[in-house]
Amino acid sequence: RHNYWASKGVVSPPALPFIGHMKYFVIGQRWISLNKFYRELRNHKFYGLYEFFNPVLVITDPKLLKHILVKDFEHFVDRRRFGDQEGSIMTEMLGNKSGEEWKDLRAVMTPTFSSGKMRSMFHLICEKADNLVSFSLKNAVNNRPVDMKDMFGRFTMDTIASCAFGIECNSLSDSKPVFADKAGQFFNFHGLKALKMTFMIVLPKLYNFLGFKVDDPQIEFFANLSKKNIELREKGERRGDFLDLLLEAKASENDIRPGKKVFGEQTLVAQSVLFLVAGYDTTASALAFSVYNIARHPQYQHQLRQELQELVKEHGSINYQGIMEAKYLDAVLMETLRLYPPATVGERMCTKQYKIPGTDLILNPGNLIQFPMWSIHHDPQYWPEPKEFKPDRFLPQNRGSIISFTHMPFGMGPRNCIAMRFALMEAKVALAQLILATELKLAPGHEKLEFEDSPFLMRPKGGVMLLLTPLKKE
Ligand code: HEM
Repeated sequence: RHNYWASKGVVSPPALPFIGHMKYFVIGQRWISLNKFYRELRNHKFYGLYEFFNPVLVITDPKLLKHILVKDFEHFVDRRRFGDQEGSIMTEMLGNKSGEEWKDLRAVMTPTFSSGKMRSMFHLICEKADNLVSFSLKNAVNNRPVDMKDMFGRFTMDTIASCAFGIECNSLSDSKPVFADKAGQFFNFHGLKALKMTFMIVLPKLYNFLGFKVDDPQIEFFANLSKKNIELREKGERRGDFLDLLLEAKASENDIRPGKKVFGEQTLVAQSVLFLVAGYDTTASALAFSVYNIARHPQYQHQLRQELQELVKEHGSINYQGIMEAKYLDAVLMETLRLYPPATVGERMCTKQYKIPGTDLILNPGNLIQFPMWSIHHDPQYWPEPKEFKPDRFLPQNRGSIISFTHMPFGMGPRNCIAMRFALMEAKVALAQLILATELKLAPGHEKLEFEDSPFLMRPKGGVMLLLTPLKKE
């Protein structure tokens, strides 16, 4: 039954009996295993793989990706659906919705992430970034190495708790708040849990048939917390955060999608939980990778600090406009996300029959498409010296030579990361405050960056250990 691709004339690497190419899903770092195929089949615009007997088409050609992700998006609206269990929080999350339901919810939620709305949340993030700097420096006394992945995890946790749940989590302290503890348990994707999640994603029907629950106990904890805070907001409390904005979205659903009931009983709660699930670890890893790069390259660290000091001189402090104007800060983050995209593989599902342009290959509804972002980001034909950290590639004067659809850390097209603006603002504020306050150096013995084995997210293994030296305020 591994003849599907051969019968369509699509090249496919040898598959193992029964499991197909699943070995690469379960063992090691999936992006490295997938890169082996990418390199071997570099003359092909796409190739076929199998998850057990389920065919997956891997698209590597940027021009073709532009068709699939943008021009012909109507044929590829969905991702694979998992966690689809009646009454579950997971089912109600935007990332898991399909077809018209997804379109309606995305349309109603999109204004929540406008630049105006981001500006209104800026002060909440600045507060958390100040705590990040103080707590990191407190941990760095006596030249003690500090695990910056841990620090950024606490920062993104506090930010999301504040912005999406309306609570003060205070994980940037020596205590271990319940919220942080539950999130820690939820994000522990190792051993049996990783296997269970892979099972849920790859064989969702069997998973449900065997009676496994899709909502972890931690998800239920977050959902209950969110429900309580929504009740308070409905009584009139306001903080200018996502909860307020989602309530506004709910109130205006009829203006944006006339005659449609987009928000059900659990929709709002589910999006708060989704923001935690999608935004906590991705942003913390992106930040940890960024400081690793900056610490490793003192010349770039110096250049970045100079840019930020000039912005402070001009604007009086780190404000929204300054952060948005900081070109070098943006370049550092973009180059980090090229080298280490937290989400390494993207996915779409064919929803309407589609003929791949320039070929006779017909895709049918239900066929899965994947785009190997990590491999494309490391391809020397698009990125000379792909392993090198060179932020200048992303400076305005050099951006023109970047080929479209070869840099996609937030995905692409109408189904890209809805929170990209928020994530970038959050990461930029944290980096800016840190660079202005401390000199960063790699801790001796921690010069090499390693990665956790993972089928899902790219995360630094053993953290990112740095030495922090406080800088005198000018
Ligand atoms: C550096 C941080 C982040 C990275 C690298 C990242 C990356 C991604 C990627 C690659 C996707 C899939 C896009 C596609 O299929 O084309 C995605 C989707 C999504 N992300 Fe993010 N993300 C980040 C932070 C966040 C944050 C902070 C939130 C929430 C506050 C968030 C919420 C979402 C949601 C809701 C979706 C699903 C969108 C949909 O299906 O319509 N992400 N993200």
